[in-house]
Amino acid sequence: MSTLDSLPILPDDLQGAPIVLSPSAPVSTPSSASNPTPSSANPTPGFPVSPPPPAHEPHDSTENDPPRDEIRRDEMRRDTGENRSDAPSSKTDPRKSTNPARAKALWSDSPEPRDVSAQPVSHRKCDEPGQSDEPDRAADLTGGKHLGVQQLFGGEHLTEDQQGSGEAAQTELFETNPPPWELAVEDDVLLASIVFSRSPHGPYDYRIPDSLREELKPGMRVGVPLGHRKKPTPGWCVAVKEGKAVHRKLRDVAECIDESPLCDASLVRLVMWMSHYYQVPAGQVFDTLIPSSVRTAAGTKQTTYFTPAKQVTDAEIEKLPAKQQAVMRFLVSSNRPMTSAELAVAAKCTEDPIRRLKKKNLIVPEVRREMHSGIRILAQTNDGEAERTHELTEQQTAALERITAAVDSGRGRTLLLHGVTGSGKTEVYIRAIEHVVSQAGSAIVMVPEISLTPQTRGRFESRFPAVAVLHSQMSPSERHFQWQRIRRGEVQVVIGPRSAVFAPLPNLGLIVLDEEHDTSFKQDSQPRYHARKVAHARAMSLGVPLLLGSATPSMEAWHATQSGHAELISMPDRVAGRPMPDVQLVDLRVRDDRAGGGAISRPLKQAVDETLREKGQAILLLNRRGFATTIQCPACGHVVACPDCDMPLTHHRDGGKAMCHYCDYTIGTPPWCPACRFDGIRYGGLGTQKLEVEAKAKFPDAKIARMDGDTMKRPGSHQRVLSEFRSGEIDILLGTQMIAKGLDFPNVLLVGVINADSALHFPDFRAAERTFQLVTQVAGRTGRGDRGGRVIVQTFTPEHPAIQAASRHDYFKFVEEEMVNRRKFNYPPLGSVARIIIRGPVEEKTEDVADSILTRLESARDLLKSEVRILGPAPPPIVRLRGKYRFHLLLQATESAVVGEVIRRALADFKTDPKEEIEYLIDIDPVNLL
Ligand SMILES: Nc1ncnc2c1ncn2[C@@H]1O[C@H](COP(=O)(O)OP(=O)(O)OP(=O)(O)O)[C@@H](O)[C@H]1O
Ligand SMILES: [Zn+2]
Repeated sequence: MSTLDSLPILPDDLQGAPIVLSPSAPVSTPSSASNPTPSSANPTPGFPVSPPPPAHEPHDSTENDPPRDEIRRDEMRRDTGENRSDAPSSKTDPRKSTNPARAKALWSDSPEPRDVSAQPVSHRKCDEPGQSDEPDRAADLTGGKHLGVQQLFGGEHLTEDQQGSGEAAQTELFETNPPPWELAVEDDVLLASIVFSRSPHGPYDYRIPDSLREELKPGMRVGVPLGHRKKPTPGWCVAVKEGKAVHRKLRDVAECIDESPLCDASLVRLVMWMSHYYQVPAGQVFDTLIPSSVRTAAGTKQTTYFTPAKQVTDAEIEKLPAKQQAVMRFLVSSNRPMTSAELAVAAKCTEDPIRRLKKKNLIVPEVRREMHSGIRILAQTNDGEAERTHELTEQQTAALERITAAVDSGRGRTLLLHGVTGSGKTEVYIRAIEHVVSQAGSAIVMVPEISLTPQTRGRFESRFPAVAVLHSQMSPSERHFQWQRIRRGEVQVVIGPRSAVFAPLPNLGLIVLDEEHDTSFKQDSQPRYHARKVAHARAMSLGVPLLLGSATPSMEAWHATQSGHAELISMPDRVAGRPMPDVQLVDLRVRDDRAGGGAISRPLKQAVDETLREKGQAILLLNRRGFATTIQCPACGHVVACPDCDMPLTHHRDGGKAMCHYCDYTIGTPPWCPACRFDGIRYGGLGTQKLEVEAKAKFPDAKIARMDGDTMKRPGSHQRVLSEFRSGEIDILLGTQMIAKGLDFPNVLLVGVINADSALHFPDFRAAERTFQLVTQVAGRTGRGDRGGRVIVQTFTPEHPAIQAASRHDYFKFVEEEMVNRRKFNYPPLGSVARIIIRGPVEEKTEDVADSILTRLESARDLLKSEVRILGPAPPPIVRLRGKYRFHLLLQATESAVVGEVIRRALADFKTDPKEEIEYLIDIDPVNLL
């Protein structure tokens, strides 16, 4: 494999480095072929290859440039003009295999070098602490030869020996021998490299006609001819470059779809990095980055405005019929473009005279796209909490100083704010952002969608005049409207879930990821990106700090602080000298405590009673929605399961439904056993609905509300329940993990965890971490006022280290022990994992495909001489999902670059038979292993 991949992961290789898809690459033409050729097509042997010119893409790096002495231009590849090809034909040079000393993974989560070999990139180091500087590494940075990368990055240069060695893996995409009539010699053409969200994905090169020279920029959508399609196909321009010595006839870009780029240069770079790292076509990444509401210009309409034609004279106007004259005079005197309706009103006429003037070319129409005036922005109210500025505690002050120093340093670096629950992290974020804003900068704050509560919004909205809150319940026009505001630079702070990482803020000065351990930051559909990783890439590329915050940092973030790739800032104490709440473990194996078979143990019942007597409030956590989690026949043992997923159905009391929580398959709950007709079918397992019934029976005088995926479907339901809880109308709030995060209610005197083991026995190496986080987080919801608070944790395994550590609020003990486990198996953050899921309708065929993927992975690994452990293929815990059989493979190595490379190498040209409907998905750094 390429030595490039043995570099320490280089988040900075994005930093300030314009990606220039090499401008003078041999260019392919999608012209007549139905399979167009990629920009990076294997050049026809013998064609001269010129070294790439310097980066020329306009780039706004000046504002964010680190101090001069921190910039170290890694002249790698650029001036040596050496090979940065990843032509499929390339062979691996074993001498270039991984150098483990160098290859020390940063934290598994930090962005790694895009296939730098594939791109002429000017490198700037970001001087993250601990990052080794290896100035003369450039010397041995010869060819990264990555199959598949050419699909992502255009126009690479091949060295002569590569040009000769033609294994041409993707033959059908390459026109190695263009027909002679396609040969044309053109010099000095301007080319656009275009990618597509649908197959074929490109990139392909197109000529930019003179008429579009000024207009067309990277980050814009264009329409281009593709294959034999009649209409222009929309694609994204990823680079504009000068083509010299072009040897093929190119087709022209037909049109620009956007008036101005939807992505600036740095976002285009981010797209290319994501495309490479997550192994997803760049066109699809663009579609993720730019919401569909923006692409379709939701909430806008086209309006035609008229202006007088330049050459009209008074004499001409005088000769016109009276009505037309009136219109003309009005338009001339108004001195601004007007719509036909406005003109008709002003000139007191119908629209007919206006049409006539247009026909005579005396007035000129201009079509503009405008927002509808009446876009409904959800009321920006909070839940009744009055937010005030606090005088910072010592720990907050110290934390803030370090963050503002990082902002002022103008360097890309990662900070982890580890502050216990209730230590006042939000106040620190706000102050840090105030600092950024005072320098005309802006910030992104990402929070798990669920903690995008009115409270969080309120805190930011009361402190900044221009906040954009992004959430999943926005209408398309609202989303589009906010996006435009953000892009115009009218917004200081963007708050939102993971997709907020793409917010097109012009002067981004800080990215905050609150509750950085939260799994919702990983997208579980293509592209399967993690917001932490993408935020890191974006921050490093812009030279701005990334601030991670959590009371229970992920193992990845923690490891980064230990290995010197992130700076640790600690706030070990709660504000106002409040103590951490006492945690009492209730051993559910002790029969006496279980009291009558319900979910609420005797000690918990007592504690709730006391709390209610003291007029305090309680939170009860049960991490399963529904009523009963299994429906089983006691006579024959039959379990009612989803026909498409082979998972047991959950019984929901409302409506008497049995539902699959994996695919939403729903039937009426059968009154008798579908297998043996026995009519005493039993509901087993416990869900939040059942808990609610039990709680209502046990605490008849209390007002109880349930918060889970089922009750929170309607927009605004969150806000309603939370404001009722704040005002004291609700005494007991019970629900799933939704209630475990971020809430800050001083009157919560008790938190009860119904079953702390629920996540513990998942077949997932992160099970203990999840359990620790969940218990610690929910425990942190109490003791946030002057009246203190306590926690009762029910568990069948009170001795489990994760539960023990959580009960003592002992994060350090937990990480220490957990890190030992991870190290034993080389699991993240000590190693890197990728997962490949293969799914299809026929089990054997799916398994066959999985086996052939394994074979390819193994030979890629052997070829690259890399140390990657490959596990599987095996059926994952969910064997069948939505009617598809599933198999998965896990790849493990110390460095993520190596894992990525093996997959890229193995699967670049892998195609499954479309008739068999078998798909495979690549999940880099998977979070979900089900
Ligand atoms: N310096 C301060 N003095 C007094 N109160 C403060 C101070 N800073 C923050 N607070 C208050 O402390 C409470 C907890 O703060 P915040 O919600 O930011 O904690 P947190 O660290 O984010 O906790 P969690 O991780 O549990 O969400 C809030 O009510 C906040 O208004
Ligand atoms: Zn199902």
